[in-house]
Amino acid sequence: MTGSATDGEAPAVDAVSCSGLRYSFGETRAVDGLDLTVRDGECFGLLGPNGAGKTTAIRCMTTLLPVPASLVHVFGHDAAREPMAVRRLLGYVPQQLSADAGLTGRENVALFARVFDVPRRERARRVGQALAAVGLTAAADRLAQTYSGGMVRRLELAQALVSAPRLLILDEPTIGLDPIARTNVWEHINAVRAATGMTVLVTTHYMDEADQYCDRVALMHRGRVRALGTPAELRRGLKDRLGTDGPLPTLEDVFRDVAGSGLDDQSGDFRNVRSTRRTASRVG
Ligand SMILES: Nc1ncnc2c1ncn2[C@@H]1O[C@H](COP(=O)(O)OP(=O)(O)OP(=O)(O)O)[C@@H](O)[C@H]1O
Repeated sequence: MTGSATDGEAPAVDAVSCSGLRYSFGETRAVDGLDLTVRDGECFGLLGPNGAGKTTAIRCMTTLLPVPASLVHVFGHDAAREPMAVRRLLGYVPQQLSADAGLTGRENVALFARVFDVPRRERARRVGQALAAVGLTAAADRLAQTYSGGMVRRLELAQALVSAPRLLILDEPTIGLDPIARTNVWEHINAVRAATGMTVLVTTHYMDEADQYCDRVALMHRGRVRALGTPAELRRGLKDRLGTDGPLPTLEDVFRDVAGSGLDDQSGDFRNVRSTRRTASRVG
């Protein structure tokens, strides 16, 4: 864990800190020595090709996958030693569908409020606030099965927000959405950030979103970070390295430069493709 201390001030605690994180599924090393710090209050993008290890890394941070002690900290709490403290601090929107189509929007969010132990007397207010924060007040009492893909994604956002997390982790929050719905999801995320100072960690395959909305990004490839910085720094760095005149390269150019031959048949597998398509089709 790192933090910059100035005279008389307590050192800032990072939202997430991973050092030398490894995780394997049998023979497959999904995360291979990941060093990563997400600062308190920033919007941090974790990018990388299919199979790079992004979801696995996130699942380690959320305590959904077990990790050895001292490798992952969330606001200073060790994910292995203090999993409950870590869980209380974060909201997680996974790639997979987490809303129940047979419940109304309000009932879905209320369910999460109960699971996250929001005090009973505050629940109705907090559920209403979370729905309002994502623009679903008018649709709150309709069944989720009547929602569009963008509304489902915003409902899942409300579910994660109802516990007022200090850290919101979003795994491909806009996958399969049309451009207007994508912008809309981001506007709601940013409004909550502005109001609360919440930290956001997001994975996305949309480089334009990372460029526009993330303060810093890490490009992951084959289980570890290959490039890290603000989108502007990474783009400038590539331009300087290539020594070319002309416009600044895009973040997509940086991505291709880092992943390079990694965007090959080794990258991802049938399981990745299937899960990505499923996610895209259910929100589409
Ligand atoms: N439950 C699992 N069982 C076996 N292998 C897995 C499992 N989950 C992930 N893997 C493997 O671990 C590696 C990293 O996968 P992971 O899902 O973390 O990548 P990712 O960067 O999130 O990919 P995507 O962008 O497609 O979501 C891949 O080779 C994947 O096949």
